[in-house]
Amino acid sequence: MTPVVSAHALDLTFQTTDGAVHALKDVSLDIGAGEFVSFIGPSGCGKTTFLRCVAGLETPTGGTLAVNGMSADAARRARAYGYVFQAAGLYPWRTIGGNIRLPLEIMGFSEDEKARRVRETLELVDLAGFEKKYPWQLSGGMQQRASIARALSFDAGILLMDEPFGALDEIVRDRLNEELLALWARTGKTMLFVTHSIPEAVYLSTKIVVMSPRPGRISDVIESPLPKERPLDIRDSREFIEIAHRVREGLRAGMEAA
Ligand SMILES: Nc1ncnc2c1ncn2[C@@H]1O[C@H](COP(=O)(O)OP(=O)(O)OP(=O)(O)O)[C@@H](O)[C@H]1O
Repeated sequence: MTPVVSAHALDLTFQTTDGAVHALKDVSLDIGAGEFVSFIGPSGCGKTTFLRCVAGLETPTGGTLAVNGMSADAARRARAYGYVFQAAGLYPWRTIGGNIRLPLEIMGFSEDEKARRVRETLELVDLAGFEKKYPWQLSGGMQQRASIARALSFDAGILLMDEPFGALDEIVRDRLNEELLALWARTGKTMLFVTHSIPEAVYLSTKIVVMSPRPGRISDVIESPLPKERPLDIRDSREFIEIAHRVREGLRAGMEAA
């Protein structure tokens, strides 16, 4: 089966006034349909840059990249992905429903279709009944769920998530992690998820990509042996702790090599 994302020897150097920044070096990675892939690594190792390449928002300076079997730019134009950022980024003057409707308006969906999709995605993220509220009337966790609903509303197969829960407290984050796994199981989307948290990466992923900085590259790719069904207390299991340990080792090795 063609991978959803296929990167081969990807390189990206930014030219800045302070000189060249080698943000990605020799990044090769295949991501299959329905995988949940986390990217973890210290600040500046190129996690966001890689996501932006997949999104067709940055142009690599070397290597090849295919998304859904086409160029990242063509995939972007075909609306292959939804993008969720660290800050929920909801428009304060629009209701929650209005925010979710925005991409659907841009894409020219019919009134009925817009209403149906807003209703369905709100249900999917457990926000039914909040359509008419404004972002400020929701907690941080709920705002982030609304932002996920917006990214899901046009039913793209890929969800790119850049530290979506980074700004939330641990209890809220735990709950959203559980909900995200349930949502992933229900929708079968391919997830690319950036995080700084080892437990979050291990809990969520089928594959963990450990990155290291200067230049940004992959130092380890871990295929998770954990079952798809993951109660939160799986974090106390031996397998979980072993994977977390391997991630930590990968991060350390990457820092030492830099
Ligand atoms: N548009 C740009 N122009 C110049 N340099 C850039 C640009 N975007 C990113 N960089 C640099 O590329 C490197 C990788 O940045 P990137 O944001 O991808 O890292 P990151 O791993 O996502 O970091 P963080 O965890 O802090 O978000 C950094 O050194 C950054 O300063």
